[in-house]
Formats: sequence, structure tokens, C-alpha cells
Amino acid sequence: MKIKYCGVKNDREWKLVTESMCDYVGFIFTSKSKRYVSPEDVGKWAVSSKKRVGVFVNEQLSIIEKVVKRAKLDVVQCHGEETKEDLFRLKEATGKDVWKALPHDTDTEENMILYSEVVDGFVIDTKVKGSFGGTGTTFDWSVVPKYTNKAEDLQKLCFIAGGIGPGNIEDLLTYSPQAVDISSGIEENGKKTKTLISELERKMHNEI
Ligand SMILES: O=C(O)c1ccccc1N[C@@H]1O[C@H](COP(=O)(O)O)[C@@H](O)[C@H]1O
Repeated sequence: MKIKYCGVKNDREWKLVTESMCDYVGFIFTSKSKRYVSPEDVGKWAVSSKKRVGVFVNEQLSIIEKVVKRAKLDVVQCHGEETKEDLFRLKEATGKDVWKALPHDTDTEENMILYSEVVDGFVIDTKVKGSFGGTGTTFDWSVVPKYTNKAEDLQKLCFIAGGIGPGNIEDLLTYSPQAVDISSGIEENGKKTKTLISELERKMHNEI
């Protein structure tokens, strides 16, 4: 199972995740988020075995292109209302893997098929009115196998996101997700903590 820790904002958190079991580290590049980090700061952190994912919400292509270079990103995650055409242009321009975040809803599977022509992966997140992500809210995980199977049919990665943490990871693992994306669940008072990361990884390790 692949693990992504998202919303890393400073040197301390970067060090914590580089020492963790995660495969991907995510950075939030929308200034509206409390987890915003500058591309210049991310660019200062040495490239490692962890793939670097930039999270954007309805951002202009020219800006994403600059951030990809400055922050040395491997993957662009679009977490807004970007169209299939936007993502096609983005992939052409950056040459990077592109993931589309989709809210869990009645049309999610339909959207997976639609976007599958242009993206490399999906992040299925909880739908919360007035917010694009990082809400710490879960959805009904009984649908996880349906999303995972669909992504496998389409030969794409499929992350499950939204409110995952040490307190509920064992429950989620019973639905065999292919990959998990975690932000608030490893934070205490808005800061990533070693205690929560270790507890989460211990529980994941017992189950994998
Ligand atoms: O974290 C944010 O502030 C954020 C802002 C805008 C779009 C996405 C954001 N975070 C992503 O949301 C999911 C779930 O996060 P959580 O575990 O529920 O806190 C994850 O992909 C975050 O990267």
C-alpha cells in the first residue's frame, strides 16, 4: 500500500516525513490554506527517495509550471474544479504525473472514467461544502473497494483521503485501499507530530 503525507509546511515537518515510511510527500500551494508553503522553501529541501507532490486548487497553468520547477515536484495534484482539458494542457506543459482529486459523490466513478484519459491517478476525498480539502472529515469507506477496482481497471493509482489517522486506519484497512493520503490525522494543534506518525505506521505495519 502506498502512503502520502500531505501539508508539510516547514523544516521540522519535512524532517519528520523524510524519516517516515511514506512514499509521497504533499505540499499545499493554495494561499487560502493554513498549510500553504512557498515553492522556494520546498525547493530548499533536498531531493530524496520520497516523491514530491504539489497540491493546487484551480491554479493558472503558468503558475503551476513555475512552482513545479522551483519546488522540484514529481507530481501535480489538482484539488479543485479543473476540467479534463485543463489537465491535458497541464500534463503536456509540465511532463509530470497528474492526479485529480475527486469528491466522493454519486458521480465519482463516472468522473474517474472521464479523467482517466489524461491523469495518472486519483485522490478520492470527502465532499465538504465550501472547502476543497484538508478538512479531516471521513466518508463511508464501504465504497473504497468500488473505487479501487475501478482505478485498477483503468490502470491508475487511487488514493483514499479525508480524515484518516491512527484512530481509524485499522478500520480503513479492512477495505483494502491501494493508497492513502493523510494530512490532519497526523497533526496536533495544526502541527505534524512524530507520535501520531509512529502510531499510524505501527498500526499500518501490523495490518499490511
Ligand atoms: O490541506 C489543505 O489545506 C488542503 C487545501 C486545499 C486542497 C486540499 C488540501 N488538502 C488535501 O485534502 C486531503 C485530505 O486531507 P485530510 O487528511 O482530511 O486533512 C489530502 O489530499 C490533503 O492533501
